[in-house]
Amino acid sequence: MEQRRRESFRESRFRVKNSLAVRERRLDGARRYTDFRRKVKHHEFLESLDDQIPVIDLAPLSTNDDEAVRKVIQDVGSAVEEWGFFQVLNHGVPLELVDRLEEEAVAFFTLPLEEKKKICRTFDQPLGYYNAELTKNHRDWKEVFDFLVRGSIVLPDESSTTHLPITNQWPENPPALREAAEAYAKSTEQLAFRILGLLSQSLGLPAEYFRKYFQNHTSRVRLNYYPVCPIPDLALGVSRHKDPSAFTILVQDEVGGLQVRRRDGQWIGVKPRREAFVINVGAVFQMWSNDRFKSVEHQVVVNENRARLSFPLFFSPSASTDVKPAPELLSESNPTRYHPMNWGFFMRKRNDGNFKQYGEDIQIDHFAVSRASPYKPSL
Ligand SMILES: O=C(O)CCC(=O)C(=O)O
Ligand SMILES: [Fe+2]
Repeated sequence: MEQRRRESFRESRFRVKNSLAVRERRLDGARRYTDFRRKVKHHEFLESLDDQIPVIDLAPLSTNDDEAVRKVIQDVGSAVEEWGFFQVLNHGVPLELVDRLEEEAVAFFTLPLEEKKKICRTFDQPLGYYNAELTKNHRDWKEVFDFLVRGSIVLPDESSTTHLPITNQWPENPPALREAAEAYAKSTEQLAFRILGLLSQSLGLPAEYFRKYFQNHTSRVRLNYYPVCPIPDLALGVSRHKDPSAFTILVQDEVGGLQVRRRDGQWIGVKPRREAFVINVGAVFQMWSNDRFKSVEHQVVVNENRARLSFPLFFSPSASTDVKPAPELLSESNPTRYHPMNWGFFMRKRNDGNFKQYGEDIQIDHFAVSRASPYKPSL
């Protein structure tokens, strides 16, 4: 009962605030959105919803049932090999933390634009608010707020001669956003370490194998807000992309919009489940696993009726990590497919690329052994 009351409160607050923001957004959006290629409609998203994407119950991990734990590890491995994506239940992150952060996120994103822009990200300060992100050179129909799980990190350049220290910036309004966001990050960080163990074990490696790379991890939480879109068949919330993290853990509200590219090229909708987290493997695990785990393309569909929220945590190693396939997984018949890639440098290039036109973003493909001409960085 209490739960239902909270939900309807959240819903109505969301709707009222939304309708106020919609007029401003429509005008602003129509003026600045110039990418007029056909996109996916929300009803097409709903039709693409599919229960094939595995949903894995993590409850057995809190028992002594070795058989059931082995089954979880096996299911995780098969899900990643087949889809690159899966959802988890009984993940240990209290739903109240998600509810609280959603309330604060709605309160923040429905503030006037000038207010939000007070903590707008810049070249030197790439954390905070942003509303003009490009994914693969296409403008996304979204607003974001980014913060680091560990508060601040330093990004090196390719030869570690210049260092860019970056730190979280928090808005004055709403005053409780910071506390809600940090509590959420702390709890999802614990889940991330458990998932890290499961992914390692599903590759046949010890649970602790990759842990040393996360001592000073550079993970970032993103609050994604997808405003109501007056022309949803002309826009995407996020254009098709692969995540550059080790893996991403994401919670979403009940609106839905995330689509995953199946092996046969079809876009499949991920069913929103309030009580679940969506996990997907990113570029770093693809390299560590020597392509056994692939980072899979995904995109976000928007709609004209309801704004949507999602909160991904991009779980990423320490800046000093040289990412390369785990030697234990290599053999004569499975030689390494990648040259080592320094993670801090990769992040720095991605960050710089967000502000300057370098053309193509840095990708792990640039480090592929099979590449005819090796990657030449140009900072
Ligand atoms: O909103 C979503 O469901 C996915 C967002 C996403 O893919 C991203 O932020 O990288
Ligand atoms: Fe993504």
